[in-house]
Amino acid sequence: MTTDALTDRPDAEHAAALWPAPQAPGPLDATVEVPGSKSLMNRYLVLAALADSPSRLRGALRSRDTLLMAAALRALGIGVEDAPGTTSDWVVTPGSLSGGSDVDCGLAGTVMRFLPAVAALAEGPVRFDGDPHARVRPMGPVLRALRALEVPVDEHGEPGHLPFTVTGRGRVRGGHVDVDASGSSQFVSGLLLAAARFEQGLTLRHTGPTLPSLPHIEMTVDVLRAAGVTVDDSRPTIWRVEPGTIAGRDVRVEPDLSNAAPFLCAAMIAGGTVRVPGWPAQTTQPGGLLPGILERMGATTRLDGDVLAVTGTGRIHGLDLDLHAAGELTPTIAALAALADSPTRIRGVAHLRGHETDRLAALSTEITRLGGQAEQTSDGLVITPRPLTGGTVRTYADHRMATAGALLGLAVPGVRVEDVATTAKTIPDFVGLWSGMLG
Ligand SMILES: O=C(O)C1=C[C@@H](OP(=O)(O)O)[C@@H](O)[C@H](O)C1
Ligand SMILES: C=C(OP(=O)(O)O)C(=O)O
Repeated sequence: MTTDALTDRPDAEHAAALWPAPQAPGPLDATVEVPGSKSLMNRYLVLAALADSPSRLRGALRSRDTLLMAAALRALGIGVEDAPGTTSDWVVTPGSLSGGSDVDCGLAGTVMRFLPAVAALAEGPVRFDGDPHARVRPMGPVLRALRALEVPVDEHGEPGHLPFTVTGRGRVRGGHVDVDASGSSQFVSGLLLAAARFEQGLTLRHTGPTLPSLPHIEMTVDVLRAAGVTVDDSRPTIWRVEPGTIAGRDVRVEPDLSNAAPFLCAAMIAGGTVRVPGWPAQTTQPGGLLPGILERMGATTRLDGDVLAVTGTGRIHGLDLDLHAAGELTPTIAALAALADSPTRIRGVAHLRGHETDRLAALSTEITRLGGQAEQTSDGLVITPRPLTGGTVRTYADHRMATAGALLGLAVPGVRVEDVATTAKTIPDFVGLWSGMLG
């Protein structure tokens, strides 16, 4: 498999480029094939690397985050290749994990939070680093947990952040560990994913005041169980993973429902209908909450077989919404809220300050720049709709700021989105899919 330009660090030229976001030509009537879920993909890749036999991932997502995960696993000695004759399926061949390598995390939370525990199982040092924006994302709870499990960790910069080195000894004893995951659910997921390979497994207790993105932890538990691992999640905020083998699997990756969100929301702004095929009947993706949220904001939604259709009128209603379970939907919902007919309050997402950028600050600044009103609260945003005017939407290396800018541009003439290429983090060819939808 070739690692292509998608894994490159963003350069200044990228960052400065401005994309004129197209206005909606009228009501939409489109079907959009949304690529695979980055959250499922990167979990499947990690489990396949730790499994006892090869795995096949069907409908693999080829985006910056998944290519970085593949490259990192290869550096650790794992085979990750296109299946013969296709680029849509990947084959992962597990092997013994070797150290002496560097992991480029890019800006991927799933790479920087999931792989340190895998590196702990390798023989030798593994150095982790990433983009400039990645160096400010919180890592402390993962590093403290590894140290508590007697895995040596050396920090090379600001404590609790990239860059750092994990020195694996080929084995981790495991046992019990306390983790404050109020900053990110990924602190829990990263440890649970590797825990079946620890000699004593792992009992992990979350100690913080809040726990974001519970569906993503349920997704971790779900994929572990599907690979034959015994997990007890019967006590809230305590997880027990029994030691044992992880089975190789043949799986199809669900479409990324959080990346479906901007397309579905486009129908609410432009009017008309947007359909997304492959919508799972049941899912642990937080995007599964979308139909309910969009209905509350004025959409009509219908699931016909596996096709989700969202129909809008151009009229959007504000609402009071706790998004702690689905924080990654915030930029999309905030863009809708800025175009609504009444105010919106988004709560429960203080942890978004540690995402690709401080998303609460970024959304407030950029909506305000276009003439809107969006105030930060301690754990969210209050957005009061006002007539917007065109201008540049800055994206701060954040793919979801770019897709939020595209949504605003549907309704507001003259919106230019900075660095739309940042969408490649989780979705290849966003611009192509967006113009295809607009017809
Ligand atoms: O485990 C995962 O795949 C993710 C968990 C969530 O992280 P946080 O809990 O840090 O919000 C989510 O926002 C992120 O996009 C993906
Ligand atoms: C928070 C996100 O990503 P990451 O996996 O890098 O945390 C996101 O995709 O919205």
